[in-house]
Amino acid sequence: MERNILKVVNMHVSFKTQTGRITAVRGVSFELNKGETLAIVGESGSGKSVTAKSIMRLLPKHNSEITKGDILYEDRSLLKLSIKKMQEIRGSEISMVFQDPMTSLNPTMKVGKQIMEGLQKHQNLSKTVAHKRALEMMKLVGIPSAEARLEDYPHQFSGGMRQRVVIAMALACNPKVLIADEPTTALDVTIQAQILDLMKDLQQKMDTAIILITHDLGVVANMADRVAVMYAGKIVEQGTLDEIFYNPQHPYTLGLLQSMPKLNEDRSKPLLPILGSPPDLATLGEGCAFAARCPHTMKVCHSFTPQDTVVEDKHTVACWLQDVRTPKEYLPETVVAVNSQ
Ligand SMILES: Nc1ncnc2c1ncn2[C@@H]1O[C@H](COP(=O)(O)OP(=O)(O)OP(=O)(O)O)[C@@H](O)[C@H]1O
Repeated sequence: MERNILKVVNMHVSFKTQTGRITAVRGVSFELNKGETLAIVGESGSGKSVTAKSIMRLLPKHNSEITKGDILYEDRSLLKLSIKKMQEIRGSEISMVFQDPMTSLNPTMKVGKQIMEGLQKHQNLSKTVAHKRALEMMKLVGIPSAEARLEDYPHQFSGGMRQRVVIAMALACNPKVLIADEPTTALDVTIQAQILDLMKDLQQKMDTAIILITHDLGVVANMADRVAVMYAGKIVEQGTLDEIFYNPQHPYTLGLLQSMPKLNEDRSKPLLPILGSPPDLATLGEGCAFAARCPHTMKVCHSFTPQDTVVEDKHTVACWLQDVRTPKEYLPETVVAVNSQ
């Protein structure tokens, strides 16, 4: 039985910039179930990190605002919590790991002390018990000579080991939700695989739900149960891993998949990049934001924003091609092929 732990409902996030107001997240909705991994994918600038930071309430105060929608954690609105209450939730119930481990680490403090700090603050543990738990976590994330390394500073660790320390810190209080924003992008491929394996292993041991933000579909294939595809501040398609990989319906999702190298495919076949670039969020009006780059654009796409259509169960897509009035000959071959199977 799926148990929903986090729910983002029709969230809109705006920034005041020098050139005017931009809406970076434009009506995002998704649910996260206990213990599952939801991957949020999309090109740079599509609003993945803003979505994550909104959940953590870590957006810059001076120029950003969640203008609409809600974020429900265990049915409580996070947006209504006081700063103090939110600080209690951050790190203990919902944790975040960033691409650059140094975002989370204090360079002037020994890592052991940093892990212990969270435990003492959130779980009121004594110094001795917190030390024991910090050591346990260092061992759990696979840091050799863990006891001695508790006494080291962040710069004494390699990039991969530093990210392990951050994961130890993020999971020390056994949070129910872990948001990992490009956690392995800065690491080389073998270390990347080790960190992802570690996250999967810890997720099983601790029953953590993970929101994994990435632009790497290979990482998604290895990690995700469900996938949300973001484009220009909106989720344009979401579904299970299989639905997104084997029955993609949005031309943007198709484009992402076609631009990804596949292991079992003829290497001489060229990859197909998505031509053009994402729209300027400052001037985005009505219509589908992908219309200018889409190979299947129809007249309606430029003037009216497509609403979510249910493909099956929880697989949804926001695209005019799904509309019953769209002639079948307009559908991309891949969509037709998959749907007529
Ligand atoms: N602090 C900020 N001030 C102004 N605009 C911002 C700020 N942070 C984000 N934005 C805007 O929000 C958009 C979405 O940014 P976001 O970081 O969420 O993208 P992303 O999908 O995570 O991309 P990346 O993969 O490059 O991290 C950006 O294009 C930018 O216009």
